[in-house]
Amino acid sequence: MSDPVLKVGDSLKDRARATLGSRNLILVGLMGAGKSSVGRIVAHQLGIPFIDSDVEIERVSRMTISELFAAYGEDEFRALETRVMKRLLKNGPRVVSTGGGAFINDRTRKHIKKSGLSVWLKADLDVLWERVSKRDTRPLLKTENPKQTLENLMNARYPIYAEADITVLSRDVRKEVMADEVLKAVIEAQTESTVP
Ligand SMILES: Nc1ncnc2c1ncn2[C@@H]1O[C@H](COP(=O)(O)OP(=O)(O)OP(=O)(O)O)[C@@H](O)[C@H]1O
Ligand SMILES: O=C(O)C1=C[C@@H](O)[C@@H](O)[C@H](O)C1
Ligand SMILES: [Mg+2]
Repeated sequence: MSDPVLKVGDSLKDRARATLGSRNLILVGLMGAGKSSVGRIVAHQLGIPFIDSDVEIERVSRMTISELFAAYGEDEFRALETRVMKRLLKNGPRVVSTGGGAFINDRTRKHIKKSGLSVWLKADLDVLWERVSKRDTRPLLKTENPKQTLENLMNARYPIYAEADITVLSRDVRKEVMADEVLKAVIEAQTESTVP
């Protein structure tokens, strides 16, 4: 068989790694979908660097995301996010877990699409709510009815997340199971695109 990605006997991670080549794998989706926790495991499995854009933004600004929103507002945050993402995506392969709004921004989305394979971790409202309601570090959810806000964000954003190359259903299974599903989906996406 000529395609190294499809060699029988290679492990899941070897095949996914071969599929990725020098491209980045970028995880997108709403707050609580598991981008940071699943992305870290996927990167470990693939043996490539992991970067979380929220963490990188906090590192370069020496402020928390909440402080950035409070001091400069969402528009400035998005501009900084675009600059940071553009830099992070320059060198591949990497697994990059994004902040929930990164893929929604037109400029950031263009950089993501150009630099690799995007994976939408899609979750339903109850799964997301169960996870995000445990912490109050997300400025967009500091509203009177945060669950309703989350639902509004789902309605507005899901058509845009759907532009990702791959969609994986995020649900209440172990993070390692989710990571394996991401690897499988990467291989399947490649297989689909090579089948005439
Ligand atoms: N498969 C899972 N099963 C159980 N808990 C999970 C799972 N995936 C993530 N979590 C938990 O849900 C919370 C949110 O996950 P995580 O921070 O990875 O989401 P995120 O998509 O990066 O969110 P944000 O956009 O806010 O950064 C964390 O407490 C994490 O431990
Ligand atoms: O969904 C969003 O717009 C956000 C998600 C978080 O990851 C942070 O990037 C920030 O709180 C904004
Ligand atoms: Mg995260």
